[in-house]
Amino acid sequence: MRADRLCISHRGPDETVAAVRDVSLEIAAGETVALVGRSGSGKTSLLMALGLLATPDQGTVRVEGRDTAGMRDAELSALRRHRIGFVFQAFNLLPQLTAEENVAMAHRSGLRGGTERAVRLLEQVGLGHRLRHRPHQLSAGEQQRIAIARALVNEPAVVLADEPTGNLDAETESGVLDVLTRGAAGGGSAVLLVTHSGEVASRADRVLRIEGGTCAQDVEHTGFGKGARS
Ligand SMILES: Nc1ncnc2c1ncn2[C@@H]1O[C@H](COP(=O)(O)OP(=O)(O)OP(=O)(O)O)[C@@H](O)[C@H]1O
Repeated sequence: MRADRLCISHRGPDETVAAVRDVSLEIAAGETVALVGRSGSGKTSLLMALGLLATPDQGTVRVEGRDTAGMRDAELSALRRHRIGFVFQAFNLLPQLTAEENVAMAHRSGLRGGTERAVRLLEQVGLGHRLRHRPHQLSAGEQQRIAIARALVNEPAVVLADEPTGNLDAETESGVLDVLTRGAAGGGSAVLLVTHSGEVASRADRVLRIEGGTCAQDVEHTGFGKGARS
């Protein structure tokens, strides 16, 4: 995925806030990048534009080399559904569906076609024993892991994750990050994950720091994910 010179502003009650200022970034297939920054620095605004959920004021977003600027709504929504995986803080699971159905449903071939892959992913995130549970019968961390499995179900070009392990204990977090980074590396997804955790950031191939809507790349490359890629 690639973004060039993105500018995003929000009209507030008194003034227009420039939330993202001239941000360009590129995330290679199979690469995991951590996006870090203080509250209000522009992370969500950037994620929304990269996920084609908000139109930037300026700049372009390319997914698998395709410029999304001129696309019609139907094309954008198909791209979002099949080529981009989202893990939001509100997990947006369908309450009447089981864990397995929530993941399988998101598969490009639908509920039936997606079941096998859904089960495999749920097993990978440690939920093989909770396939038939509905969201309200699961803990917050378990729901979060369903959302991660769902995000990976189509081997998307891009995974955008907002604090994807925020509800997990250290050991489960580590396992889930493995699934996310190795799954991405194996499936060729570019992963951008927003995190406040230094531990999580250290598992990424690279760290992007956003401050006042402007991005800078950390000089320090962690190298962790690179090993995981092979
Ligand atoms: N709908 C909106 N209307 C007006 N201003 C907004 C709106 N959404 C965000 N902003 C402003 O844009 C800036 C960036 O917000 P954004 O939500 O992208 O930050 P963030 O880094 O995700 O913050 P947090 O970590 O607290 O979620 C902030 O100054 C915020 O007040």
